[in-house]
Amino acid sequence: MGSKNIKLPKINFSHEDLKPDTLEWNQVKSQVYKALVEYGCFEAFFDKIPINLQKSIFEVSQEFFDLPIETKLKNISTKPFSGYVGQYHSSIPLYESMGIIDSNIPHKAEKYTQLLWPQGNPSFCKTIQSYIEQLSKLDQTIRRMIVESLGIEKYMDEHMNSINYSLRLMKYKEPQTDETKTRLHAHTDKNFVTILYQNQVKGLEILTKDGQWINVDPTPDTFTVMIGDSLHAWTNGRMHATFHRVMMRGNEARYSIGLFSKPKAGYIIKAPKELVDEDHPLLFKPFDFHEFLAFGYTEEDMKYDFSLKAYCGV
Ligand SMILES: O=C(O)CCC(=O)C(=O)O
Ligand SMILES: [Fe+2]
Repeated sequence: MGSKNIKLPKINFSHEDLKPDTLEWNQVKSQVYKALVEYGCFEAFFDKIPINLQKSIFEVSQEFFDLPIETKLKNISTKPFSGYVGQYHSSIPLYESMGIIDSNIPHKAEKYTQLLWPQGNPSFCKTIQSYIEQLSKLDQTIRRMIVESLGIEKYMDEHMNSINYSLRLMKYKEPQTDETKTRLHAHTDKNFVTILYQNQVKGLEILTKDGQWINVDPTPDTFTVMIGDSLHAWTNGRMHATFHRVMMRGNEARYSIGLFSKPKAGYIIKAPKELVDEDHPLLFKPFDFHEFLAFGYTEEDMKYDFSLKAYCGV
């Protein structure tokens, strides 16, 4: 298990008026920048998800995973991270996930709901939609702060408009033992920013730059924010992409929910020239996110710890 001594920075996004050009904004911005350079990760205290939504998002998630396997499989897709994925051992699912990609399009959530519950399930659909609507504001605040911190405001609109959201519901089976079991292997995410939310069952660990695994210990009103490969590349390495994994023990299943901002199809990730100079040589050749995602599904990719470097490192 991870080290107990180091704690991730915790940043408060719940000020009443967290608006650009205010003292509050600038203070939070400098904390965000520091945490992302150092850890690529922090805990965000964010009160814009009402308590009933904090609860109902896990209720609908459980409702989905409790469906019979045949129903869940209706929602299978050929696209990476989309639809239902299950990793089974002797027909017991150890890890299951359900991805709704480009989920900022409300129709997608409706389509999936219709497929799973032909008789209708408005609360599933509405809960997913309002969760994305509320939590995407945190993603936007963070990415805005990153662009400002780097002094590259002229790319603000381009960057803010370059993304789509995906939502992924995840369930990790309880190991039913005190022995620690790996449920998700160490990896970096490939997208721009990931925001994770979990039930009371712990298990997420992140790797610090100096090689220590630390436990993430969120509460119902905190979210874990993490930088992925695409933002690491776009900021020419300024923002650290965090390795993380899920380790579990005990008798309770872990549910988590990931909101992922990721580059739109066809968007080429290329570090702004302002971030490239003699002291900061270009680290990655420009690349298409969706081609990089596809590379992640090849055997070639399995050979590398950090596949972005293998894929397009200079
Ligand atoms: O369940 C978690 O907290 C982590 C999930 C994760 O790392 C991922 O989906 O990429
Ligand atoms: Fe991840």
